[in-house]
Amino acid sequence: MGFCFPDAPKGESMGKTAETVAERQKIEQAVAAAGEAARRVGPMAGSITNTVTVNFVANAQLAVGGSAAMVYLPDEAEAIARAGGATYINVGTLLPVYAQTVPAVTKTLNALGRPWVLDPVAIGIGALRTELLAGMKPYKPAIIRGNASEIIALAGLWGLDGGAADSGVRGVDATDSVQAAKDAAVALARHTGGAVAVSGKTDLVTDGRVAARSHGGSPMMARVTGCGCSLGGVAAVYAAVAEPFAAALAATAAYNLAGRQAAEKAAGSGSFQMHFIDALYRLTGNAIAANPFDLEEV
Ligand SMILES: Nc1ncnc2c1ncn2[C@@H]1O[C@H](COP(=O)(O)OP(=O)(O)OP(=O)(O)O)[C@@H](O)[C@H]1O
Ligand SMILES: Cc1ncsc1CCO
Ligand SMILES: [Mg+2]
Repeated sequence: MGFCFPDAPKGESMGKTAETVAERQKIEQAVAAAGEAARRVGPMAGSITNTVTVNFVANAQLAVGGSAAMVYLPDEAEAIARAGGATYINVGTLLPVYAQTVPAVTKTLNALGRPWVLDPVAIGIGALRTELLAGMKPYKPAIIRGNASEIIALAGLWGLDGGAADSGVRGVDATDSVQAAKDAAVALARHTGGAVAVSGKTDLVTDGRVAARSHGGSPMMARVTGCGCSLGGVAAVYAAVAEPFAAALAATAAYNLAGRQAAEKAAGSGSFQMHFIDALYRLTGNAIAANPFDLEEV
């Protein structure tokens, strides 16, 4: 069931609580609609993504009903940005060509008003990565998805509240807690006007006005590379058919539900990935919307 009412009285000692029945129902309906629309419409969400997890990203996008296309070259990236309902940009393994591809495509997407999803993987580890991520600030991704350390570091790079240049980014893995990234996530969402999804044991999704904490998943997800990358790819599929907050929460809830289901069947991290794709493939919009989340105003 999707209801997780906090113990505190509404709107009082919980701070600014948005736990009204109407607000929650609206969000659940939008999440369910995103899940259903992806299967009905089959939106294409092209990706510029890393070479480690590219296959996982494409298979996850297909499992939720979308269509995938992975590109590297500037003219091809422009073409898929124009043709797709949304685009996914993940800077996990940069190549020299990305110095041309990434600025060109983010500028085009912004000019077209087309949603795009950013995963600022391993932010801070090199000059090109820093230059590309810094340059994205005016082009406002509809969804920023990252682990806690990446979200804190991106807010730091963009000079926003809650950010820090010295967050716990250690390669591609997080060392900060999701809660520690809350202020950075809220500031990033207010800057872009879109949504931010912070992954971890309990995920946080915010549009700068409310924050949803989505429960579920499995510790095994951190033992398979690309659960975060493919979550970003799936968020792009949903962003092609839904508003950023609903799309980000739908992707996050889908991952938490499918992750829990896969962990019940897997013997280890290898078969976990297989069962996880099966579980994603079988999810309905209503099941995604019913995955438990808490809601608060921020
Ligand atoms: N301990 C955990 N318990 C439950 N779910 C988890 C746990 N750790 C990660 N997850 C889930 O795994 C998914 C990926 O999150 P994670 O924070 O590991 O991303 P990431 O570090 O960017 O991964 P990658 O870079 O390998 O793609 C999310 O759906 C998240 O909810
Ligand atoms: C392991 C790894 N290295 C660069 S990208 C990537 C995938 C997880 O982010
Ligand atoms: Mg990652």
